[in-house]
Amino acid sequence: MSDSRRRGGVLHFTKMHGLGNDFMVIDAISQPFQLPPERIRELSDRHFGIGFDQVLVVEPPGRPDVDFDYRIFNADGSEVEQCGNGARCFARFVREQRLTNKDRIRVQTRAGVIALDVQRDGWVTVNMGVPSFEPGTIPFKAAEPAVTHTLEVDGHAVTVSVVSMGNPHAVLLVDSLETAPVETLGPALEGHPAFPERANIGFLEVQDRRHARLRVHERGAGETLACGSGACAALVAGIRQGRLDAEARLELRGGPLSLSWQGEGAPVMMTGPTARVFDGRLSVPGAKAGKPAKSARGGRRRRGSRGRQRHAGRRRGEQS
Ligand SMILES: N[C@H](CCC[C@H](N)C(=O)O)C(=O)O
Repeated sequence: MSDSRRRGGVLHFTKMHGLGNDFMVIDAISQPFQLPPERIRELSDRHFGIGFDQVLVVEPPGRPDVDFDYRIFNADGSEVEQCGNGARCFARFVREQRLTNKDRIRVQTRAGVIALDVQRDGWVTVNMGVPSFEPGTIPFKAAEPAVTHTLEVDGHAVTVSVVSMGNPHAVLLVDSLETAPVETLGPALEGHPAFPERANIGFLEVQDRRHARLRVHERGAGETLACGSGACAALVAGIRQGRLDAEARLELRGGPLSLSWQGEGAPVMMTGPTARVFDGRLSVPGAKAGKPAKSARGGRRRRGSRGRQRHAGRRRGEQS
């Protein structure tokens, strides 16, 4: 390990993206990592900082049956449970950094374990785990699960499908992405009181049973060019509403993803590209070695915390 890495003071990172959903990727195995939430917010700025939708952190495995821990921070500094486009970039990064030579990489996120299958030319297939519709898991304030729920937003009734892919999603079916009220309804639903931990909001335009278009207003990042977990949630919502088949191609603003879901209890499979843009060095004055900073949501949960337990049982069937 180079001397500069020992001295601290410099944080090496790699800028990557999955269909334009872009990331600051950090190897926290080979170097100390500590970025407090307010520093993440500063660095996510596309004019005064590096510019990214999320920070992805590679950590040593916290349990014997996974290869790495995978931590995710939104641009607003909040730590979250899942990032599908990020999972593909994570797989490419750990291979290219020679942190593993496996073709199938298992990682532990806050939501549970997911499997990443490295394909050729930078493409990766991710087993995104089993979706949940249980209000308590999402979390979503409702008496019981349903295919759709109706929420009141500024005096209007809005019909949504609510899905957890480890992180919370609401999906609306719209006639046209061009006229969908993403800029207004996205933030209004993200912060709706029915979502105690906020939510990612997908706007789905079905073209036929195997093709759809999607825009996503992401929790903690705003509208992004693509959202992998959002695409999984949208496929599941479209299937449950009888509008999509088990396999579909979803076109996001940044490009297409291929997805499949065989129904209740099955995992969602997602395949898509990755891109590595540049490697960077960030001076970190007074950097201290040690574990990542406490997240904006009150610090790191201990392993096996309520959050993971909340998801762990649900996702037990996710591995192929
Ligand atoms: N904004 C999301 C995390 C990133 C998800 C997205 N970038 C993806 O590809 O799944 C959340 O707060 O749950």
